[in-house]
Amino acid sequence: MPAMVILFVALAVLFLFFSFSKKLWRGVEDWFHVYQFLKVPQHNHTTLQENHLYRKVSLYLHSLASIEDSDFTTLLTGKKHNDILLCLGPNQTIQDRFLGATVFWHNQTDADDGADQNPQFNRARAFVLKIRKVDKRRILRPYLQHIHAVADDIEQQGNRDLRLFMNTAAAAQGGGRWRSVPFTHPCTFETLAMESDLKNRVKSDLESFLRAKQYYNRLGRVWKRSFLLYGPSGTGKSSFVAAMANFLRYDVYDIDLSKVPSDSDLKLLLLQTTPKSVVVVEDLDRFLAEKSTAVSPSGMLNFMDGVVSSCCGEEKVMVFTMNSKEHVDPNLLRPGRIDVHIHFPLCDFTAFKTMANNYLGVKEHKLFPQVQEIFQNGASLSPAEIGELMIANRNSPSRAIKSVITALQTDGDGRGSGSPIVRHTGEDDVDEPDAVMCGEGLHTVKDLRKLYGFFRLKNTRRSPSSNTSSMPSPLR
Ligand SMILES: Nc1ncnc2c1ncn2[C@@H]1O[C@H](COP(=O)(O)OP(=O)(O)OP(=O)(O)O)[C@@H](O)[C@H]1O
Ligand SMILES: [Mg+2]
Repeated sequence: MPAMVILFVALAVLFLFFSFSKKLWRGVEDWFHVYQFLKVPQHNHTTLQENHLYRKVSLYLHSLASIEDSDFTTLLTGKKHNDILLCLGPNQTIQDRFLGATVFWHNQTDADDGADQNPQFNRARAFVLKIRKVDKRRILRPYLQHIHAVADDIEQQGNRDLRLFMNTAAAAQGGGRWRSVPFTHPCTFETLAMESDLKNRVKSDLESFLRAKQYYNRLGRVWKRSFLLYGPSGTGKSSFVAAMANFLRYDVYDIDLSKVPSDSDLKLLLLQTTPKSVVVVEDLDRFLAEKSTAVSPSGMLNFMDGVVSSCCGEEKVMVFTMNSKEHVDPNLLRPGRIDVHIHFPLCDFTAFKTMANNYLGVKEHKLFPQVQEIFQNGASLSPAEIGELMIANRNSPSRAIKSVITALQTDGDGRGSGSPIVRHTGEDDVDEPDAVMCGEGLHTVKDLRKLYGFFRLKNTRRSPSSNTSSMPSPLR
């Protein structure tokens, strides 16, 4: 027994000795300045733009097996249920080997290097490469090319996890302008109930845009494509944005205009987006009508033209959503500023059938002719409303379809034909949002009234005119 203890202590001493001498040796090397340090900041401090090399280095480092050996590694859940992602912790160092040389990358965060006078960058992030001077001349150039190639590969394989960025009001206090979370929205063009011809046209529009870099350059135009998605609430505009991002494998930058303090801040937000991203501004008509943003109309025009981000020469998709474009300055929507207008209508019979197939697994049903007739008489509901009823009654397709029929007869009368919505004034219908949350129990007409009282309240609050316009063709 004592022999075991002695052995254990001896091993521990040996281990401590080795790790100490390794650190001591590194310290001696540092003392003699045999290393050189190269910094890759997240932002270019002069132009304030995102430094694309930072993103590539980040992708590359997170693909290295040696990330497991870092002293402090962050574990995050991945895209799939049992995926675990390893992330280099803040202010941690990772080792890499290339052409026989060993290099070190330090993940510098919350650094205040004193050189930055701009408070926004006092908390700047950077990767710092530590490389022996003797190795630098030999390997630096091919090593950086290798990093580029690996990062491009990861991006092209679509293995990269997408992220959803949201602007923060904290930039003024020294924080970053964007905060991000993993983007896991499951919506695809396939799951959306829309005309399949329209979906195909949008897909091929996006694909041909992606191939057109030289063409845009030759014309001297910013390589961007802008979409306007407009239509009543609950018709799938936000879901469509998610489907676009999933189709393109692009990150999403969602701009909340109420948190943008000035025109120049809006410019900086755009500058600090990465290429291959979808930049989204939701409910633009509401912000313009209520004047609930500090951004001026000319600031908005400049932003939409993407002038400030033109120098990066990389593709960008911009999407604006609105309930109605009726009261919006036509100048804002002129060709070139908005390239594609897509109308999102209330449900028709074809969309209803797609939803019945997706939500209930029903392609044909004896109640379909009755549903078709009601739609033909001008009744309609939004896909969101119909979707909720189908989810609530998903165990019984017949009950689900009957619920839709009842809702169309009692609540959807004339909505498809353009009559304005009449708001419920019943006492039990508006103040009970819980009724919406408890969707599983929605089988009775009374439940439905509560549900639609809530929906109508939301609709009328947000867009009094959303159902009154006769809409032009969907994609122009
Ligand atoms: N065309 C559709 N096909 C399938 N599901 C849909 C469709 N439209 C809406 N939904 C469902 O309805 C819900 C609300 O949709 P979404 O948020 O995309 O609507 P929206 O048009 O952005 O509404 P708002 O104007 O209120 O923001 C989502 O859960 C979505 O799955
Ligand atoms: Mg939306």
